[in-house]
Amino acid sequence: MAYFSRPQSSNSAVRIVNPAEQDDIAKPQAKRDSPQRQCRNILIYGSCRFQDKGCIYYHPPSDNSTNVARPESPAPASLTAQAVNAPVFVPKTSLNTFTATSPTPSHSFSPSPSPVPYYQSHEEYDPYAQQQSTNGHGQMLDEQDGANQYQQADPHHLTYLSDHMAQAEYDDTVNSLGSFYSSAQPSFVRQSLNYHLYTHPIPETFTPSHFISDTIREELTKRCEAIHSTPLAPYNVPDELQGYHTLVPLEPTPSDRRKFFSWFSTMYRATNANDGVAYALRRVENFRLMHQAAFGAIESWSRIQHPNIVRVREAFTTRAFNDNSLVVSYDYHPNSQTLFELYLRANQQSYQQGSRMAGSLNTVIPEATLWSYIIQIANAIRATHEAGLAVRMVDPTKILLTGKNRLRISSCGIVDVLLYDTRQDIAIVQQEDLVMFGRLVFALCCGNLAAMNTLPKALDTMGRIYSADVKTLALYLISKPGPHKNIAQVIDMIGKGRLLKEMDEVQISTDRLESELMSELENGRLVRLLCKFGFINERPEFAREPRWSETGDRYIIKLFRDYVFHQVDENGNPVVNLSHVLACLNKLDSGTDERIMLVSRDEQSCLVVSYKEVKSCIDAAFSDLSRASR
Ligand SMILES: Nc1ncnc2c1ncn2[C@@H]1O[C@H](COP(=O)(O)OP(=O)(O)OP(=O)(O)O)[C@@H](O)[C@H]1O
Repeated sequence: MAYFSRPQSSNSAVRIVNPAEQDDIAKPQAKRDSPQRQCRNILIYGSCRFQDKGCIYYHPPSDNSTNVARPESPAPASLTAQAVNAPVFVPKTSLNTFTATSPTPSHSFSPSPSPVPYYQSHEEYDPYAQQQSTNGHGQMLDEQDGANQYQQADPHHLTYLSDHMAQAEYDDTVNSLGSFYSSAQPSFVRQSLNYHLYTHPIPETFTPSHFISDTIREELTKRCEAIHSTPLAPYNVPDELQGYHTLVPLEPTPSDRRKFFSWFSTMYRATNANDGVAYALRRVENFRLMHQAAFGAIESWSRIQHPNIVRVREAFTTRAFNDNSLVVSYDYHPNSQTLFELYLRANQQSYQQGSRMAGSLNTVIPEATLWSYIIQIANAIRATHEAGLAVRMVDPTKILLTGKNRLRISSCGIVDVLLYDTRQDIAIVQQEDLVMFGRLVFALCCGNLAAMNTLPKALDTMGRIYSADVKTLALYLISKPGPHKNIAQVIDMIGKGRLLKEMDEVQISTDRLESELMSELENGRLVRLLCKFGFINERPEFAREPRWSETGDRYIIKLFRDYVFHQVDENGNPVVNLSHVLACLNKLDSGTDERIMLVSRDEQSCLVVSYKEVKSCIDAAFSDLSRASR
């Protein structure tokens, strides 16, 4: 109950007064707990369940006209300035719909143009809350009447209604037995749900936070940084390149550069001016394109969309680097690493330096991970071969790890352009793909790029670490080409069991990401709402305008802000409760009919308003500001 509590010493203010007139009305402090003071429950709810149970406040004689205010007209959609300034609060809707003392639900219903709000969870002010728990009896509308009402009023409420019906099965205050057997338990309070309202915030006692998990957040943040970061060191690149700008090299230029076939090549990250998205550009230096038709392969590649292939976008030649360069544009996968960088580079370096540690430095890839890699690469090759193309670079330096255990073959299509003049039969180059795939499996198993050069040793190492199936597959891949050797055969050898296991893993990971996404679902809406609050609240330039001042309807917004963010507990300590804030903002965004009591800062006056009313105040205030800003 921390949400609704104010310091006990000052809980007596029940009348709604114009704060400007407060001085005239305010009673001396000493009189606050006087029995002559009218009970707040009578004023707010029309009755007090504690009247005969020792409530010390004054209860006017029981009279139907005072206890139950019948509506002349439905509740207004928004509060006017007069409503704020009203001297005494008189509920405008029938209190029968939510009064705790009503023993039988009302069966009569006359259609009204706007739905009568249904307050299943409105808690009565209880001066004895410490001793007795609230039992929300008799607050419910007749189920059938309620259904008619919502159907006529707004189809949108059907969702709400089904929710409400579902609750009725469990809530003994709703069914007929409930009126016979009064429960000593506090009633189960469930807020009305509609699709705008989304989920209830998780109570504080539960460990998961309201937001995405730290590991995923960090990973995504790093990727975001990788997209936008620029190295401090100056580098020599053109400002603009065929619609791409902000070029950043993806790797330092080492002194011993390896050649990409007969050419040097460099990878850049660049931003496309048309869509603002970052792409990876591979530039092949000093390459002169002899036949425009060579770009035909790039067109075919750009049509392949596969989860294990880095998407090819376009290719062009340029003189912007002061040479004849070929540039191919690919999707950019921030923070990705090649298999070579991950598993082979350290070993390679130690071999080159003749270190005695050579061969023991590599990270051993667990067999399950190795099979996952094999399946992903096989799948990429299958898609390529089915499209009538060949990968032509199944190489650890060109296979990227773009996420956890997630492989993508990069640099596709470029070899087709570079070697256009020496065109080969597609069946032959597809067979070469399989041999390169076999070499890759040996390299990954032995942690050595040149493992195949000493085959018996490689087979021995492989046999010690991995199952016989890995060896059989690797040997098949490097075997002589033949009419029956193809990628479909490779997939058969991998086996149904492993493929299904991979599928399980993928689906588990999708489930995990979806649940992470759920926790972020509402943030966008709530940030927009908080921005509106930021625009509206504390605007000194409007201090003198009546609508914005403490007597205007915009006053409600201020009080609501206090209600959401500035709650204090019984001892006057601040309540910092994110669940409360999220629940309030969700209800505000969806404009529920649920009512809340807003208390002025000096605690001398209070207002009972629905979220719907607060929402319309905020919308009106924000539209005023928006109009003025034009
Ligand atoms: N599509 C891409 N998205 C993001 N990063 C990429 C992409 N393609 C390559 N990279 C990164 O660019 C860097 C350089 O790639 P590159 O293919 O040149 O590797 P390399 O090992 O230097 O090979 P080579 O010796 O042939 O140049 C690698 O770190 C790689 O992770």
